[in-house]
Amino acid sequence: MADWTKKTILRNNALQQYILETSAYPKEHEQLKELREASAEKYKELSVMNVPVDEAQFLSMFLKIMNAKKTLEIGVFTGYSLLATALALPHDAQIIAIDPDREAYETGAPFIKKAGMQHKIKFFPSDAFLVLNDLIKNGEEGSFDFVFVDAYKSDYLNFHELTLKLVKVGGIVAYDNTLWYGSVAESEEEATDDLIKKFRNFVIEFNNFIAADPRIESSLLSIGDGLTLCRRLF
Ligand SMILES: C[S@@+](CC[C@H](N)C(=O)[O-])C[C@H]1O[C@@H](n2cnc3c(N)ncnc32)[C@H](O)[C@@H]1O
Repeated sequence: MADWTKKTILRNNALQQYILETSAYPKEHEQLKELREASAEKYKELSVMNVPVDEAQFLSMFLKIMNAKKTLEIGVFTGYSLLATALALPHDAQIIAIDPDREAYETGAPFIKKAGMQHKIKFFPSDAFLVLNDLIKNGEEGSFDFVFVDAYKSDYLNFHELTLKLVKVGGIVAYDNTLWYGSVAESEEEATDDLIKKFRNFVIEFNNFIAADPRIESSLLSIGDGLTLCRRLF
């Protein structure tokens, strides 16, 4: 029974499935669906690393509303969020996408090409710290409209210092998985899965830092596994 005293929206998996089936899947771009299916076939349960379809659709609409033209993505995997971004941006947009895992990128690349989006993307098969520092050295500070961070959670705090330099004042840096499977609101003992345990404390530390960072305003959205939007203030 619905309980209005609990101010949380997603009470169970059936509700998530309802969102996907009723709202997200019917409007999923053909090549996004193909990329998602190819990722699942090759990577099995690891394909959960792709952002969920409803989150990608939110990001797509958000990028259009903010008229983003120049973006950066840290952590590409097979490129679901990357293709969703490319489809949302105008023809002359520029996306810098970074991930040392070239094989995963190449799994999704045929669908990016089939969707006619590859001209917008510059892919760096590298550790993002190297590329971000190079971008800063090469005068790209304050030039990005939007940055999407979806790499190892232990690196988020260090990425934050660099992404805040690269995004323009008024621009957005979005961090994925900031609810870390709900473990941020549970005790350490409740986290039994190794992967969840490994990054839980880093995500908690990151969330606390963001909440107190005077350089940004932020909003932690309960979509997907949690998405924190940070708007650079100065
Ligand atoms: C959750 S997946 C990204 C999923 C992708 N955004 C999507 O929605 O399809 C995380 C990726 O981060 C990459 N990664 C980890 N550390 C990184 C780093 N220092 N620089 C760039 N990418 C990194 C991993 O190789 C992995 O492919």
